[in-house]
This record gives sequence, structure tokens and C-alpha cells, in this order.
Amino acid sequence: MASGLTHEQAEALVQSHDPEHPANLICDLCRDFYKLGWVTGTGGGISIRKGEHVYLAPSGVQKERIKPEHIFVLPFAQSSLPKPGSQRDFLRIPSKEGLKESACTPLFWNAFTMRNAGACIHTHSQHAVMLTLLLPREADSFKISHQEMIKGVRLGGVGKTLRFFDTLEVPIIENTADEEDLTEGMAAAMEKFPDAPAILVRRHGVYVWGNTWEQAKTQAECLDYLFEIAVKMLLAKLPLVGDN
Ligand SMILES: CSC[C@@H](O)[C@@H](O)C(=O)COP(=O)(O)O
Ligand SMILES: [Zn+2]
Repeated sequence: MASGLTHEQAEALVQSHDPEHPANLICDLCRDFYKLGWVTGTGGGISIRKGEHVYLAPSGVQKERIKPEHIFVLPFAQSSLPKPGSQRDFLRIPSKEGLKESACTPLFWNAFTMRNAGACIHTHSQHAVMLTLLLPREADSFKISHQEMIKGVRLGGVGKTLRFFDTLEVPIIENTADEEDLTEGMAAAMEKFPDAPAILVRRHGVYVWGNTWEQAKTQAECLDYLFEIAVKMLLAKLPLVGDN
């Protein structure tokens, strides 16, 4: 293997009895996310960075049925965004024929490099998608205030938690034909909105990150709740910002 690891060393990267090991967690969390409708039909997923290792699910597979032996591992030490395919310097590639790393890899990498995130979740939640359809076509962000669940979201996804009287703003970017082509748009939105904890992708879903997998998960839950209630508020013609 290009990484210089022996086969045994590479396999040891994904083999652990610890349920909190990233390779076990990705499988476990994807099963939970599937039940929420976040990763059905192979879409969506989660990547975890632990120290210098980034753990990734395979592309185009039933995410709720992934096993630890299907997990890819990349070194985070690669300073620039890893290029697709062979140019990526994997520490571990699954032996199962035909598996390729998630197409979301460069988007997860945005969260790791630009926010120093420890995990990034991508969902195809219908709450996120409906919200992007109900907001005006020209809107480049979603804003909401005066909701208790805003307090579960962190500044920039990794900073201090927001307060009840803060307005949460999540940028919206346009979808592209291929997942990888969202990479630059996501990075540009993260630069323009440094306080945003997530990026909505119109007609597609959302990317949410956090310092740890626990924080990424709870923030994804708070945001999904806020997207859902915002959809209901818009349908009820209630304003999203303010307490009238
Ligand atoms: C229903 S297919 C959706 C995918 O193309 C994509 O949007 C996605 O989120 C998952 O990409 P994947 O490469 O399977 O991890
Ligand atoms: Zn997707």
C-alpha cells in the first residue's frame, strides 16, 4: 500500500471492539440516520476525523448496512484537498471489490480544514430540502430566531453555543450534477458566512459539522428540527425571524 503500512497495520485501523471507534461509529450512526430518513437510498453519510486519520464510508452503497471492513482511511496530514481516485493517498482501502470512497469526501474535507471539525454529517433530510424549496429562489441563506433549539447550535459549528435571542443563519448553495462539484461552492459559502454551523444545498440536503461526532450529531438534530418547524411556519405564513 502506498502509505507504507503493512496489511496488518492498515486493517488494524478499522478493527476494534470499542463501540466508540470511528469505524464502528460510522456504521452505527448511519443505521440511526437511516431511520430518520437522512441517509436513505445510499445518499448522505458521515465522516469522522480522529487525530490524523479521516474515516470515510464507501460511495453508492446502502449506508445503513456498512460494516467496519468497508471503511476507507485517509491521512489528514494531506494539506490540500485530496483529489479523486488514485491520487488520494489512502492509509486503508477495503478489500471488497468495486468500493470507492464517498463522493462527499472533499466536502467533508472542507469542514475538517476550514473549521477544524472532528466530524461532518451529510443528510438528504426532506426537512432541509423542503425548506430550500419554500424559501425565495434568490435567497442565499435561511434565517430563524426565537426558537429554543437554536441554543443547541454552535457559532461556526465549533464555537460557543448560540443564545435564544440570536438569529441563526445557514447559507444555501445551488446543487450540482455531481456531489464533488459542490466543493468550491461550499467553501465559498463557509468563507462568506463564518458563523454558519452548516450549509444547505438546494434540492439536495445539508452538510453539518462539529468539534466531535457527538456535537455534529446533536447540531444536525437541532438544525433538522429547525428546518422542519421552519417549513411548517412558512406553510402557515408565520415569520421565521422575530417573536410576533
Ligand atoms: C441517491 S444518490 C446521492 C449521492 O449521489 C450523493 O448525493 C450522496 O450524498 C452520497 O454520496 P456517496 O458517494 O454515496 O457517499
Ligand atoms: Zn448528497
